[in-house]
Amino acid sequence: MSMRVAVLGGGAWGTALAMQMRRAGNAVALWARDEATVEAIRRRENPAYLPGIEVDAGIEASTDWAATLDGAGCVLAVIPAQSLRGALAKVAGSVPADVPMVLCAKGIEHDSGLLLSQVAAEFLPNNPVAALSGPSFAADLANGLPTAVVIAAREEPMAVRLAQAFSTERFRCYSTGDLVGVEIGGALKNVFAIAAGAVTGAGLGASAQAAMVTRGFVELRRIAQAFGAEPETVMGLSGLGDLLLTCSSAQSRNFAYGLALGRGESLAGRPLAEGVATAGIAATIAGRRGIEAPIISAVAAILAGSITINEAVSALMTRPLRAEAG
Ligand SMILES: NC(=O)C1=CN([C@@H]2O[C@H](COP(=O)(O)OP(=O)(O)OC[C@H]3O[C@@H](n4cnc5c(N)ncnc54)[C@H](O)[C@@H]3O)[C@@H](O)[C@H]2O)C=CC1
Ligand SMILES: O=C(CO)COP(=O)(O)O
Repeated sequence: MSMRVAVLGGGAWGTALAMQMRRAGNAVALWARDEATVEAIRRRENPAYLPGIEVDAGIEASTDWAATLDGAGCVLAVIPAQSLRGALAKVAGSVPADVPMVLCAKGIEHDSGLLLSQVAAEFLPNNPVAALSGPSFAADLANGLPTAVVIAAREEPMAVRLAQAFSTERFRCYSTGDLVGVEIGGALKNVFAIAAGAVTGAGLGASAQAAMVTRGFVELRRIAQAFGAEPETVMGLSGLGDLLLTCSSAQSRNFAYGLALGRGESLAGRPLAEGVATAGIAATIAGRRGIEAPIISAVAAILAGSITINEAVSALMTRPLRAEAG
């Protein structure tokens, strides 16, 4: 089944996904807010976000969102989590009725604590909402390296249809009905990737890093469970899978942010690291719901400047001893 796919966002992930949508045989229109990105994509490059990568032919790039959305069979929202609300407020009136909105950003809205599907539902109450997430660096996808993701929609047959429409032999899409589980996995892994980078940057060693990621996964599981997510989702591509990827590679912007933090380097002007905005609100959500999440709280406190990495490590290591399970 091929269709016209509208991609909102001309950054690294929006461009890579637009390329993939073409490779899967779909017609693709991409909206970017700035003319420079549109012109670059027309020249088949995106040096600001995907340097050195040739963009596939046939992507119709424009700064006119109404033209991009006209006749779309589905829309991919690939705008950073904290900017999604502002973008949807502008474009929602042009999104065709009943067309699925596939959320591709990874984060929790900082000011409201809402998942991105809840933000989308405010603007598009009559459009089905889906989420695409999993271990997949934009440059890997754009370079044609094999990647696997999961597509979630409450109406599972919709997720199955989207997975069929987006997949190729180099991009394998699984499907699930567990929208919340997929969203939480994608959002929280960024917080742990910052922590993993900080542990590495501060020279705390590989053992500490493995312990931190494992205990971080426990926190992810607790929060996901409190939101009603299925355990299998947390064990899947958007939970464990993305945690493994981004907690172990400096190619991750969140890991690289943590690395700079741990080394005491300047954090100004760095690329997007979604975990920075998500850490604080995730800590607040955990606190409100009475969920034990000491690593998330430590990351939030370090980012807020209220404790140092060494203080956070001491506090984590001297918590009362407890059974591992639970
Ligand atoms: N880059 C990657 O490897 C992956 C990124 N993601 C997720 O995709 C989302 C987007 O990330 P990237 O594309 O990598 O970021 P990016 O920093 O490369 O690009 C962000 C794009 O969004 C645009 N933008 C920002 N605010 C906007 C607004 N208010 N209205 C319209 N456009 C706006 C920027 O101009 C830019 O084109 C993030 O949530 C990220 O976690 C998910 C998987 C992989
Ligand atoms: O989500 C990603 C890979 O799955 C990209 O991670 P970063 O945003 O940390 O680069």
